[in-house]
Amino acid sequence: MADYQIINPFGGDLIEEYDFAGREAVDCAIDRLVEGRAVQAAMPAWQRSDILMRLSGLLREHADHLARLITAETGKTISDSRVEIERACNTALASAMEARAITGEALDSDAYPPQRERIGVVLWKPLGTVMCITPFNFPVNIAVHKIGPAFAAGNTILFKPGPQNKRSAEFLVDLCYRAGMDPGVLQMLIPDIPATSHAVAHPQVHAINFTGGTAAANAIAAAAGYKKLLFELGGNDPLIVMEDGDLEGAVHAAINQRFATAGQRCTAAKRVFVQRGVYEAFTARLLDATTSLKVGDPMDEETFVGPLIHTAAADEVHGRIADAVARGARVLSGHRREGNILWPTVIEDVPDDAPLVADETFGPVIPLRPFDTVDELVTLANDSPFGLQAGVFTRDLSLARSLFNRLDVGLLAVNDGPGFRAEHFPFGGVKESGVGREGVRYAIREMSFQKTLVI
Ligand SMILES: NC(=O)C1=CN([C@@H]2O[C@H](COP(=O)(O)OP(=O)(O)OC[C@H]3O[C@@H](n4cnc5c(N)ncnc54)[C@H](O)[C@@H]3O)[C@@H](O)[C@H]2O)C=CC1
Ligand SMILES: O=C(O)CS(=O)(=O)O
Repeated sequence: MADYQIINPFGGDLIEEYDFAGREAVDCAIDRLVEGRAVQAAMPAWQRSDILMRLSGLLREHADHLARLITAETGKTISDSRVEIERACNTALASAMEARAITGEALDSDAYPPQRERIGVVLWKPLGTVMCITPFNFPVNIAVHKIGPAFAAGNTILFKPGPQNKRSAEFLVDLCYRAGMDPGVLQMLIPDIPATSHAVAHPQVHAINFTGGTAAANAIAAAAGYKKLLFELGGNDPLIVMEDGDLEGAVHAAINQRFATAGQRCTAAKRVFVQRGVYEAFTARLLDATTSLKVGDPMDEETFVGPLIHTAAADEVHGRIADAVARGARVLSGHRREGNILWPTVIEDVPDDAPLVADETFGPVIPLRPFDTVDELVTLANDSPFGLQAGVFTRDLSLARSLFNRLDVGLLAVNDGPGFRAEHFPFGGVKESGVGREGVRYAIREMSFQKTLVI
């Protein structure tokens, strides 16, 4: 039996089975990437930019095929997969634009005595070889968020997709080659865990650009030792509805940022805090919107909620809802399962220490939590090991600024949900949500170092 079987999460059919790459394959790929540094060193920025621009065009040209690959391997609805590819086109375009704009700075030494009539010219230079490790949930756009900036910065890239995503990853890499990336500059492998750790620890790998969960991040950090780590990890992101907030907008954000992608986003609205004065009105509107969502076949253009990635994931989320109910919570809608499909669920009275809300729950479930005062809200929202993004619906800008200062997150979206994402905005969290920032310009800097010439 092969090492890994790609199973369609909806139909359960076998898509492909394959053996993981071993240490020898890892060493061979890294040797090619060491040689490929000469290709990058000889390539001017405008050529890298043109290649990334061509990649954006090729992603758009093959959007339908890529979307279908994503849906078949992850169960993400075809409409969500199409949105992902549109975003990936923009991520590649932003990488192309930024590739031409990697500017440094010039410094004059006369800022402090003794004057020395010297000028410092500070430039950004590539780290060398970057290993990019990606999760299952946005297999193309998150990969382009790593490959694009790493390439723009002048690095060579070892790309390690999730084992589920072999086909979409292979197609993406083929588009990168067709756009003009040299195989000595980009190599893709899916090693087993020991061989992955071998790659992470390899002295010719200068940085690990990882998106995924805490457990994997801890293993990578242990194996990597002394090298640059860029970690985009989990979240338990709050969506906050104030009494003066736009309830329709808040419902729209809750639906689209918790039930879309079957809730499998690190920035999903995993906890919904509603000020008591509008709790009933908001809940009524949310339930109306939830019960009208189409659930089922992810290949159906009308489906809004498809299956989770695999049976274990569905077991975990379904089990956490049952646990919350056993602790006294009340299901207002959903809590129904067929195979890997969980119906969108709205639940209230969940104890604050229940795993459903205390841990990151990767599924289509909205736990509602009323609150009275802002101080109570801040305490509740910050009571998490994670700190990725937050969203607040309010018309009070002074309150928004206060929450921006008091919430332990990397981004606060006002009159939007925590799932707000713009490809060129800085992205990343605090606490256990990660280290460093993605977002194209910021990722370029994370995968570069500043080199100073004094003349
Ligand atoms: N902050 C962000 O941008 C995002 C964070 N995530 C987080 O990722 C998790 C869900 O995605 P999954 O793919 O299930 O995450 P995961 O952590 O299981 O896997 C992510 C990647 O790491 C690899 N991996 C797993 N164990 C490893 C190890 N010991 N050493 C090296 N690589 C290893 C996997 O093969 C995969 O390529 C959730 O925790 C979610 O919050 C997911 C998407 C975006
Ligand atoms: O929207 C995205 O960029 C994916 S995630 O929200 O970071 O999981």
